[in-house]
Amino acid sequence: MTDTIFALASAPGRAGVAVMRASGPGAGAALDAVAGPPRPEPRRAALRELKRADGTKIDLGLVLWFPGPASFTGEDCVEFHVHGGPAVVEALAAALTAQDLRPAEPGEFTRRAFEHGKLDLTEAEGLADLVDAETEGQRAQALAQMTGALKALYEGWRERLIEILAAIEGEIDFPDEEDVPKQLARTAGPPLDALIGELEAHLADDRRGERVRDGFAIALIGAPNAGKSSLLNVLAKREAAIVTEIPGTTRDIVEVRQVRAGFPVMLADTAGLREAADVVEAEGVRRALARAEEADVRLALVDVSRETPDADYLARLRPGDSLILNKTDLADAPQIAAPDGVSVFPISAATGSGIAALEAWIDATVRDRLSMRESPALSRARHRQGVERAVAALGRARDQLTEHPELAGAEAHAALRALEGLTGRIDVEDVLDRVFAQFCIGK
Ligand SMILES: Nc1nc2c(c(=O)[nH]1)N(C=O)[C@@H](CNc1ccc(C(=O)N[C@@H](CCC(=O)O)C(=O)O)cc1)CN2
Ligand SMILES: Nc1nc2c(ncn2[C@@H]2O[C@H](COP(=O)(O)OP(=O)(O)OP(=O)(O)O)[C@@H](O)[C@H]2O)c(=O)[nH]1
Ligand SMILES: [Mg+2]
Repeated sequence: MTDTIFALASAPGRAGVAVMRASGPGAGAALDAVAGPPRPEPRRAALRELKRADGTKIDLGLVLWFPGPASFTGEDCVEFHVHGGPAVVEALAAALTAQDLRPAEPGEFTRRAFEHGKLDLTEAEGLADLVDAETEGQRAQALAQMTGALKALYEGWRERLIEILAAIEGEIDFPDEEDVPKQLARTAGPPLDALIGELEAHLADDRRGERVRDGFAIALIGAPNAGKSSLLNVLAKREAAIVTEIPGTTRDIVEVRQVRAGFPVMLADTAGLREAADVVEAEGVRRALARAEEADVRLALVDVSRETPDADYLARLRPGDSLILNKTDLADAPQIAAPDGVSVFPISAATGSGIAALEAWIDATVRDRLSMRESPALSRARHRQGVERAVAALGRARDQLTEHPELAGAEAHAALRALEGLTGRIDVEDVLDRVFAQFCIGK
């Protein structure tokens, strides 16, 4: 027996209209009880008086009837579109509870859609990401994933791997009189190599999809007093960090989250790098270096009225980073031969000179690194782990292919299981629990 569940699909709180959904075998009877027979035409809105069991009125609302399996969950579903006052929603919830429906757990509607084959696991994750999407880039990536972009990729690999497995097992079970190794090297070798290459290319994507979800990290680093906090405030368009003329003002990392080129960006201001005067500053410097290390891009600031970066300093910048010559209102920017791939920007955080060019570069960097490509990006650590496990097993299968075809077959099976775990084809209960628990209630 499956429970019939209900939940508010719209956001809680006061609203013009609230949408209550129910799904399960008792959904139709609950609709009859609250909105009175006859049921509306499937998938058509009907205006109805909604009533409690004792006949007292709750609201005048729109109701919809989605008989399974042609519904979002695959089960019988109903929707009540009511006036969005908390008392209306509360009264409707009580009326549904009185019909033996129970409140849904987070993600339970989508989990049911998954169990009924309406979505695979990557599509369900895309749906969760779409509900959470706050920027245009996140929305586009989530929509692609929800409509099957990753599923198609992973299912395509799965099918090719099954063919490879058939070739390996066919050779083991029915060896052509001679030369099994030679046969296998010819039939299974090239497709296996091609598959491994594609999985490796999918992994070597600079963590693009994960960054679209979590944010692109930029770290401001440099000597004390270089003007890092001043620049942060200019970029944030607010006084996010304390600025003083005292070197060593910033100690903790000050983070500002913003949207650039349609993607989430995390700007981090850090403590000035120097031999620290006390334990607090030392910890600040340690955190600054750690953040610089893990950031996607470093903006290294120099006060041109006080210092000229030496070769050692420049050598620590990586391609894609930028060197920012600040305080050009006080002194001319020196000519500097920056390392390959490092962009140089003379600016003044005080007057705003050079800031527009710097911002255009930051936006272009974010766009270049995160924009959608033709092939879909893996968007979660779960995908990365699954593909890594598959590619490792395929590599071992390749190594054993001609000498020990049985072992190669076992490894290819392991890779198949890893791919099937990605789409949720083989179900790993704790993975499902984890994925669906991240949904909001009503999804
Ligand atoms: N009112 C309302 N708006 C909504 C939803 C909803 O459930 N209710 N959605 C909920 O997330 C999204 C739309 N997604 C949906 C996906 C599938 C089906 C559905 O009924 N699918 C059936 C029939 C398909 C068809 O007739 O073409 C099926 O897949 O069999 C409905 C909504 C966004 N807007
Ligand atoms: N003239 C001038 N002064 C600036 C400029 N940028 C920053 N300053 C000044 O330089 C001093 C230090 O600026 P901060 O932004 O606090 O420097 P910081 O790099 O964050 O310093 P720490 O937090 O100590 O590492 C302040 O007095 C700022 O007003 C600039 O472009 N021109
Ligand atoms: Mg500072």
